[in-house]
Amino acid sequence: MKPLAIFGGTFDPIHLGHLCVAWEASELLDAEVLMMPSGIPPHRPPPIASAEQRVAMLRVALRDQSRLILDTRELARSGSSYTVDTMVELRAGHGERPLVLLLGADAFAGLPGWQGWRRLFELAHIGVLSRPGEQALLPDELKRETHHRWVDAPAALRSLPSGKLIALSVTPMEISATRIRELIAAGREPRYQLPSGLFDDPGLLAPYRR
Ligand SMILES: Nc1ncnc2c1ncn2[C@@H]1O[C@H](COP(=O)(O)OP(=O)(O)OP(=O)(O)O)[C@@H](O)[C@H]1O
Ligand SMILES: O=C(O)c1ccc[n+]([C@@H]2O[C@H](COP(=O)([O-])O)[C@@H](O)[C@H]2O)c1
Repeated sequence: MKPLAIFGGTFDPIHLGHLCVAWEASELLDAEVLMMPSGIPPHRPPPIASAEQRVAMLRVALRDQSRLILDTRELARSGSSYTVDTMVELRAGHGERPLVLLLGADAFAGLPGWQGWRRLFELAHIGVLSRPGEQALLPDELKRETHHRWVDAPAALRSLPSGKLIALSVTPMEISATRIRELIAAGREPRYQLPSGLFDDPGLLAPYRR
């Protein structure tokens, strides 16, 4: 069965790194990807842009294609946007369909700090997207939980709803939202790190200007 992939993020703002790796994951897995902005992201300061502003940027970024789909369910929930709650909800709505939670390599290394992280493997597969930068060492408890789960080929995810782990080798994109926010606050215009449509409406990047 064709999997459904989920790519969550603060998306403060959505950038070409997110879009490029989500698109390539969609091709590698032959799956649509739900692009899911978190309402109140756990374990980090609140986003600079409001939920409405981040959604407005995502809508512009996701125009003209149909494989990456905006999903705003986490914005409708109160409290921290725990991924495990989202995956329980998605699992309930998708029967035995394979679900693949996409995480950048940095996010994957931090998985043991997440709410109910071991349960995620009962609910979905995990696809780890390569990301340039210093490679964080995987904590021992993550290695213990995952060493038997790795598979090499996307086809191996199709016959099971959850429980496997795959490394998705995507084009290295050395772009981060933190750096983009810094550049905009310094009066710069990081054109080729962001979807060009974000520059068409001066209001979209206004939250980051000083
Ligand atoms: N350039 C990239 N390559 C691969 N994965 C990425 C890249 N940028 C972000 N990600 C992944 O996208 C998800 C959402 O990331 P997030 O919205 O926090 O972006 P970010 O650029 O890391 O932002 P910030 O700098 O604000 O932390 C995470 O799983 C993260 O690892
Ligand atoms: O569920 C958790 O405990 C949890 C802890 C940290 C991050 N997440 C999710 O991981 C995704 C990427 O997070 P971030 O902070 O890198 O944007 C986003 O969807 C967050 O909601 C989830």
